[in-house]
Amino acid sequence: MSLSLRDLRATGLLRDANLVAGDWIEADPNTGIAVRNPADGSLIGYVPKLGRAEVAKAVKAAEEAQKTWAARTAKDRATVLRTWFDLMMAHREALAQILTLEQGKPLTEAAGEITYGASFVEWFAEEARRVYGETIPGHQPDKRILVMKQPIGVVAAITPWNFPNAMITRKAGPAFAAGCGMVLKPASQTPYSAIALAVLAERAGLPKGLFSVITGSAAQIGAEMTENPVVRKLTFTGSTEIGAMLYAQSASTIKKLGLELGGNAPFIVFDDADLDAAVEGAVIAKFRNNGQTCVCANRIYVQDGVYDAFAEKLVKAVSRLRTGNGMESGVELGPLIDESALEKVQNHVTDVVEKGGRVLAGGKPHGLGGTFYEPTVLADVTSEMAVAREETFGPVAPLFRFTEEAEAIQAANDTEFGLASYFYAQDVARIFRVSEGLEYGMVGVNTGLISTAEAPFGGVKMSGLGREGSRHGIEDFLELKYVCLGSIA
Ligand SMILES: NC(=O)C1=CN([C@@H]2O[C@H](COP(=O)(O)OP(=O)(O)OC[C@H]3O[C@@H](n4cnc5c(N)ncnc54)[C@H](OP(=O)(O)O)[C@@H]3O)[C@@H](O)[C@H]2O)C=CC1
Ligand SMILES: O=C(O)CCCC(=O)O
Repeated sequence: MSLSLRDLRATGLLRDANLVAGDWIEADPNTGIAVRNPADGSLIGYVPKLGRAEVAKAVKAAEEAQKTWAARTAKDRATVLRTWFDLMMAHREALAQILTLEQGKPLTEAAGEITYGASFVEWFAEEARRVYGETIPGHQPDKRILVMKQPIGVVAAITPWNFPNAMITRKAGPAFAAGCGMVLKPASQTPYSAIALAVLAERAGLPKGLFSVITGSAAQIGAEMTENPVVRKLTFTGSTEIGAMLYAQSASTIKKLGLELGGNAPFIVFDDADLDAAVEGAVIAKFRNNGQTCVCANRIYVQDGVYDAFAEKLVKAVSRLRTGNGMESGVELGPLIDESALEKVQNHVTDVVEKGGRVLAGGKPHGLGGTFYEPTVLADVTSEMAVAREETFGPVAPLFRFTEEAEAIQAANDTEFGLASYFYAQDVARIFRVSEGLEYGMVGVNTGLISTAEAPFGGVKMSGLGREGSRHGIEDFLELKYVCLGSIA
């Protein structure tokens, strides 16, 4: 049953406030940031518009709180994180509703994101106790070498609107597990999910000041986060453009960077693929979150012999997808996040049509109006078209044709990005050849869904630095310290 805004506020999870250095700062509607539901433009509320001073205060508080947090046993930290996870799961429905209201994705998909987001907290609560050091044989008879792993310190995080919950927990989970403090700036379009996480973190017993959530001017907050020397790591998910800018801004303080940036994922269907499975995978990889995911298939390459059959099956599957307000049951695709996202999708489709491509399904704004767009399949798409180079971030599946395996690999790699890639094939030798040939951080073979807390998520080239999730995901929040013990004879 869906709750009204009033009911959601009564749970304490929907709060028009920021948690800064352990204190809540309420929004002033006259100066705050208005947050609207992308499905109908209605006002959800206002969040504070804070800036450098509050970030500096939060960093100082995190620095203090982090010292005692890091001194606690790993098991103790894990217990607090486990409680945070339990609370997220207990409030899954309300969290999902808040997420759908501000982001637009269908409620079932939002509930899936809450489970996915919580799984990072659960996973890293478990990993906290497995941060092992090393002993290394000494280089002289009386020497012993120890390697300790210690928390990096205060971490700043900047997160996007497309996964307002999971992109936070994928960073905060390992940070807190490692013994770090965190100051978070969520996307201005989806701050309420982040604020709800702060409410639950406080209830779970995360120490005062360890976690701050600050909304406001992105430029001001970003400037303090990158220039403040106490912040030792910046972790960002978002566009390559802003990621590159933050990378440059962080140079003066030599921070460690974690960057999850844009993608341009190829999805290749070879002629030995199980076509029904490939269609199912393509629908998931392309239309998850209405195409607004950095791992969404952006270019679908189909081998000549199966091109028409695949296109026909895909059109059938896509035509069955229901678009609408994510709060309504049965809806599978929500609105696009805003007008500029709609404009980008429209421009990509127009560009394909002007350059000789065909619309097999959709191809225009949805009759619902607003930022809704019809799920679209395009044929005869070529490398000269904008969709070949740029991330569409919308419900558009462009089909490219190829004949040889090597040609598909070459085309797939012909991009500055290198995040996710997918292909469908049965031949085992081909599966190895293509997996090895794709210049990507992640490869899905005969699956359109690769994201999980157990696996290292991340990209190469302009798609970013570092890995999130898996046992590797905690390493970037740790520093190695080498201790040389002398006179051990
Ligand atoms: N890799 C991914 O997961 C994502 C990729 N993208 C790609 O980027 C495109 C644009 O999306 P968009 O939302 O504009 O992505 P942005 O990179 O602009 O936003 C991501 C985060 O960065 C913040 N930010 C923006 N400018 C600055 C700044 N100067 N200093 C510090 N932080 C800043 C945003 O804050 P604020 O919200 O306040 O502006 C938000 O929290 C999409 O169409 C898509 O192609 C987008 C989102 C996620
Ligand atoms: O960066 C993104 O777009 C979110 C990735 C979602 C996922 O983990 O699959």
